[in-house]
Amino acid sequence: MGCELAAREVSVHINGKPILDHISFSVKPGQFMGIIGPNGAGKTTLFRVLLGMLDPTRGSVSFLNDDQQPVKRSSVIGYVPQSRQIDPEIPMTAEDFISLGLPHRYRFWSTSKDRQAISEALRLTDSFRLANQPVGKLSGGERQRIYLAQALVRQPQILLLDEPTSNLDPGAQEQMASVVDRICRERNVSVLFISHDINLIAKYADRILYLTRGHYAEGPVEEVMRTEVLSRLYGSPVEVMKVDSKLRVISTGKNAAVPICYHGEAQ
Ligand SMILES: Nc1ncnc2c1ncn2[C@@H]1O[C@H](COP(=O)(O)OP(=O)(O)OP(=O)(O)O)[C@@H](O)[C@H]1O
Repeated sequence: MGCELAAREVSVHINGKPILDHISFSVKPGQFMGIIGPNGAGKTTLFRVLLGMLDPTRGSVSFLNDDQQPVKRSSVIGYVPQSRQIDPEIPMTAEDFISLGLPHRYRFWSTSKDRQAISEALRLTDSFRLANQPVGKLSGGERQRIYLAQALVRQPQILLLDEPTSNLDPGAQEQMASVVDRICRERNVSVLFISHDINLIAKYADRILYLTRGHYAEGPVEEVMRTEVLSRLYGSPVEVMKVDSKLRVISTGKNAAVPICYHGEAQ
């Protein structure tokens, strides 16, 4: 069982300004789509459309089951928002925090199904040892795994993650991405993962959606991450290079001094 997400010709204008321009792509069950692009490219805006928080100016988004029949968005999506702090003094364990993701309150009428869902979310995120710890005292990487677990208790078939690795050290970034990758493959979940780190994305994603100024390129990593494709997308000369087996995208035009995306290391 899985769910396909299909976006067709999605455009968004905010205050008359085009933010997304005729974007079409699909993510099939068990596929990992990396979404990348510079600040202000429209990545979060795209997520707001997919989540139903923002109506596209044009185009549509559909969620299709294995028989290609439309299903209700709210029954299939899990969402991990951009990293947020949690009050260090909040009197709540990580497990309580995860239970907030259930469709109803957990404490007073928890069923064995609820407990099973929480236990499975803890397992999938390698978080059993965190379950009874105060959630506000967790490290950034541990907190992100608990946010992911909270999204997983509803057993989503589509998982949207908005920069889940920002502010994490390279080891924690790698761990987060590999946990998401395992969920994607093991549970046949369709994953959309926003990141600024092209090399993290290149390692795990089957496909990339590269956004800039509302325009996009979409396809397998090796097809999108090419000099001709990105130069066309940016509308100026850009070079895609591999240095020590790491991808780097360098602007070689007039704005050569401006970094155009991150590579998992200081610019
Ligand atoms: N509610 C809004 N009102 C006005 N402008 C908006 C609104 N939401 C988004 N925008 C504009 O849309 C553009 C895209 O923003 P968005 O947050 O989607 O970019 P992003 O790719 O997620 O950026 P970042 O990598 O910095 O998170 C930006 O120029 C932003 O200022």
